[in-house]
Amino acid sequence: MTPAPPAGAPAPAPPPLALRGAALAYGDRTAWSGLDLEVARGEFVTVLGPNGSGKTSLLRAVLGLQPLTGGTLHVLGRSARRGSRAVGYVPQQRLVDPVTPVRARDLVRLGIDGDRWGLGGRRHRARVDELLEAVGATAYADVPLGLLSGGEQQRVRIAQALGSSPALLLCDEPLLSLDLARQEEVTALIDATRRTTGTAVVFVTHEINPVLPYTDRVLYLAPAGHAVGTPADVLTGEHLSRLYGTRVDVLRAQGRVVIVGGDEHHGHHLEEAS
Ligand SMILES: Nc1ncnc2c1ncn2[C@@H]1O[C@H](COP(=O)(O)OP(=O)(O)OP(=O)(O)O)[C@@H](O)[C@H]1O
Repeated sequence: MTPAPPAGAPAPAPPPLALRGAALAYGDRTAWSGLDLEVARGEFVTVLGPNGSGKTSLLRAVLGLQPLTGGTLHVLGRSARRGSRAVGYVPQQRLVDPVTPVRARDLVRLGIDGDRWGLGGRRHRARVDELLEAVGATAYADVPLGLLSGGEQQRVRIAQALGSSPALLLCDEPLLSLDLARQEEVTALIDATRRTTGTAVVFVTHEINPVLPYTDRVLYLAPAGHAVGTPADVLTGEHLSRLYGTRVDVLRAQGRVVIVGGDEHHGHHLEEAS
């Protein structure tokens, strides 16, 4: 048990994210239940699991878009609510229509202004420039988004998500359709951000390897339950076999993890041995 703080000491700040006994079901189909997870300031938590295990549902719950069916969920000590400035969100990689006139800097300004479109001023412009520079997007700040490459667009989305200086950054498979070099750039950027700003990161992915070097803890959602712990603790054959209810092997080679089995029963392989 944590000792009580001395009398008169300021109360410790509430964690960026706390789930206790959390459950989410759609009708009689339970995505997950009994979920306890507290994410600390600056922590990088990677969420893994096969298709349909409830990863996106978890992010939607944190964004206040999906009510829990049990337990509690708090962001900085407050109930999750839509449009919270404390939560930044990087969606799945989607290419923008090439004819869109929206420039990179317009999207980033939207991240700062929220829905107060168009409020400008010198301070805002300086902040937009600072964010674009932080993600290395200054060179294409005035280029329409649709003309940027997938990796460039994803950098701009990260700058947008960081616009409100969120305590918590949610990333939903932001690496999809990026090549290896761009995947590394994007993950290193998110890692650098959490180290400098203390933003906590919850990162949903099907591919553990690009984020393995940065991951403090893994939340593994699976058909027969879930597990939370360090990658070394959770990513073992014994542990995952229990979570899948079938034999799963975890192979480690050249710093990479390859998970074999489990998902064949759910339509695809977790990781292709490449
Ligand atoms: N609004 C909804 N109504 C009913 N069922 C839903 C709804 N949203 C999600 N589900 C179901 O809940 C389960 C979890 O879905 P979710 O999208 O959270 O999984 P996921 O782990 O993100 O999957 P993927 O890896 O395929 O993106 C799935 O079986 C899905 O069909």
